[in-house]
Amino acid sequence: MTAILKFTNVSVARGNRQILTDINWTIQPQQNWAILGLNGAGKTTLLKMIHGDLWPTDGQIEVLGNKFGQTNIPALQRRIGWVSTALQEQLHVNDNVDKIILSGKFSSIGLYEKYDETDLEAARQTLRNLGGAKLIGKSYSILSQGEKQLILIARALMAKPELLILDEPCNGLDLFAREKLLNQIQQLAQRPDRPALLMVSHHIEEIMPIFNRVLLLKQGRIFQKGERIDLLNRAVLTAFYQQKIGIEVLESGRMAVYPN
Ligand SMILES: Nc1ncnc2c1ncn2[C@@H]1O[C@H](COP(=O)(O)OP(=O)(O)OP(=O)(O)O)[C@@H](O)[C@H]1O
Repeated sequence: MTAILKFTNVSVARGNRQILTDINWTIQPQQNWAILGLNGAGKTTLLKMIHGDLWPTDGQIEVLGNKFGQTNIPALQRRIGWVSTALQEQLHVNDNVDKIILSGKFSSIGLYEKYDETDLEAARQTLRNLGGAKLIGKSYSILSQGEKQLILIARALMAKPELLILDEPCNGLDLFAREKLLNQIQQLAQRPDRPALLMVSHHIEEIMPIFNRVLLLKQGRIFQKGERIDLLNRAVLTAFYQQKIGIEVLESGRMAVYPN
C-alpha cells in the first residue's frame, strides 16, 4: 500500500538557521499521528512541507504517492485537508456555515464556483455527520471558537481528503468545548471513509488512543517516534521535556500529565 507520507533525510535551513534536521518519517495508511513539541520545535515548518507550501533544503518528500519535484502541488493540496485557527482569519466570516463548508469542496476560501442545492445539502450532511446539525444556516461570525473549529473540519472533509491535518484544533477552547471537539474527532476516526489524521498539540491529554503513533520533535530533530504506548510514558516524556513528569492513565486511555 502507498504510504500517506514519506520523509527521507529532510532538512530545512533559513539563512544560517537550521530549522529541521534529518527527518526520516513514514506515515502508513491506518495510522493516525500526533506531533508533540515545545514552541519553536519546528512543527509548523513540518506541516507546511507536507502541504507543499515550503520546500526542504535537503532530502526527499513523498506525499500520497507523489514525489515533490515531480508532481502538481495544487492538485496534491486538494487531497489534503487542513484545519488551523490561522485559516479562520482568511474565511468570509459573514457567510453562513453551509457556504463556508461547501467552499472546501472547491478548495477555495469563498464560493466562486457554481453550486446548487444538492451541493449545499451535501455540506449540511457533512456537518450533521460531525454532530453539528444545530449550526446549519448560522452565520459563521457568531459561532463560538469550538463551533468554528467544527465548521473547519467539515469544510476540510468536503474535498474528501486522504490526509487531514489538525493543527492545534483545541486551541482556545474551554474544557467542555475541547471534550466535545475531541469526541467529534474520535467519531470521525472510526468512520470507514475516514482520512488519515495528523494532529499537532501541546497537550498530551488531547492525544486520544485513536492517535496510535506519536512523533516527538525537539529543536528541529526527531527525538523519538513510534507507537503511542511506547512514547507516552513517564521515562520518555521526562527525557523529552528534561523535566520530571507524572502521568495518570485515565479510563478513556487518555493521559493526565503534570510536572512532578
Ligand atoms: N522563514 C524563517 N526564517 C528563519 N527562521 C524561521 C523561519 N520560519 C521559522 N523559523 C524558526 O524556526 C523555528 C521553528 O518554527 P516553527 O514555527 O516551525 O515552530 P513550531 O514548533 O510550530 O512552534 P510553535 O509551537 O510556537 O508554533 C522557530 O525558532 C522559528 O523562529
